[in-house]
Amino acid sequence: MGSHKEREENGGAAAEGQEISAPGSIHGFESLHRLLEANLKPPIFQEVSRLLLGLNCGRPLQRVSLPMAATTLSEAHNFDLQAFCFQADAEFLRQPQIVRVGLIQNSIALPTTAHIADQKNALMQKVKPMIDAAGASGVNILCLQEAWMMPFAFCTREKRWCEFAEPVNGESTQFLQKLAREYNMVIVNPILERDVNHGETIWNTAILIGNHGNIIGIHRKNHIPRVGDFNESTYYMEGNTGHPVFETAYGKIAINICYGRHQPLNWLAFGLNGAEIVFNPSATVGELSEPMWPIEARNAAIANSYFVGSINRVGTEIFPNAFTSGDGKPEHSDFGHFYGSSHFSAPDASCTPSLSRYRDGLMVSDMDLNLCRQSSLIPCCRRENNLDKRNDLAASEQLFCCFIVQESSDIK
Ligand SMILES: NC(=O)NCCC(=O)O
Repeated sequence: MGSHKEREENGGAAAEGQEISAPGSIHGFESLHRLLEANLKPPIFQEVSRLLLGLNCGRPLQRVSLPMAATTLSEAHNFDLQAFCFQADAEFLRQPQIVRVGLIQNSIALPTTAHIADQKNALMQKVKPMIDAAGASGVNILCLQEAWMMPFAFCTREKRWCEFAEPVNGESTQFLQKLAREYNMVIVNPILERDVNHGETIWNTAILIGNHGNIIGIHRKNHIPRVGDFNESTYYMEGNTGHPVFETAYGKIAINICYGRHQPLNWLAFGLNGAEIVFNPSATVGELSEPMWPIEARNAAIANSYFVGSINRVGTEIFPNAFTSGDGKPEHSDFGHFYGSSHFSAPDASCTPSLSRYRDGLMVSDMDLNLCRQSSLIPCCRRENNLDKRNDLAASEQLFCCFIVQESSDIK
């Protein structure tokens, strides 16, 4: 099973350890972690993992096992399933605040030439077993990838892909509301939004669905890429929702959509507004961003004392008409390889290994939210040092307050 074609026939899975020439290949391995594990002697791999993934409460991050209902679904539908547990130290005054969080990554389900209604239906059918596995695993908060209900067609600049846009209470929201109620689960639904009440404006939006199927709120992508084939500014503008943090039944969460991860002030604003978990639903390709992918979210988690869930789609999506992006490159019909690699980062600088670079996947992790405050000593000192370098008075005041609170809790 060496070629790209053979891999496609095998549902996107590579035979581990085999040389392959597919775009985005790392020599047949599904992830860097798995490549290292297969090629390094165990004590060396352990030491390399310590450096790459950090330590949680002084020891390697623990894997947890999931119910058979979940593992059976992952085998039947060929999706990567991994589960971990971020712990925090025991405290005298607070109970642990453990939530189980899930991330779903997927490839498209039908060719981009299929009828739009069929593509959407097939996508819902494709992610359903992963949502069921999350439900069977007791996941409390689940996030899907950016614009999960469509191919990432923004490279083409063709108007017709706007037909995938939906109102906030559209098809995908209704589909997920039912599952949210069934599994008592908060679900983040990132889609291309058509704002039917305001001139049919198109936005890149994450809709937050509560565990009773209620719509808690929305957030619209703050920064739009204008790089490579990411011609997204043809379709929608920078969002108008600021940096909201939503109080859910299981914790305070925010969504920093894709390109927003390159802007440290987005991460900071979500932190100042009280986020305990920030999701980064994305669609990005190897050539442009893969070296940055493991760094940015992890850095944000450390600097802002919260957990981050990073999600990227998988596969190569071929479009019917070749396109260019005004950068002198010859015309082409695909965006390149979306490398998956969804993972969690924690405020104590530890992180999970990544999901597959090729296959659909569900990443699950328990996280004790007490770790946010426990990890915040160092960032607060850093923030205090930065105060006089800032012009942003409001931010400075909040940072100063943060420092004061930390100071007084030290005295206790
Ligand atoms: N969807 C999106 O914003 N992609 C931008 C590419 C990147 O940030 O890596």
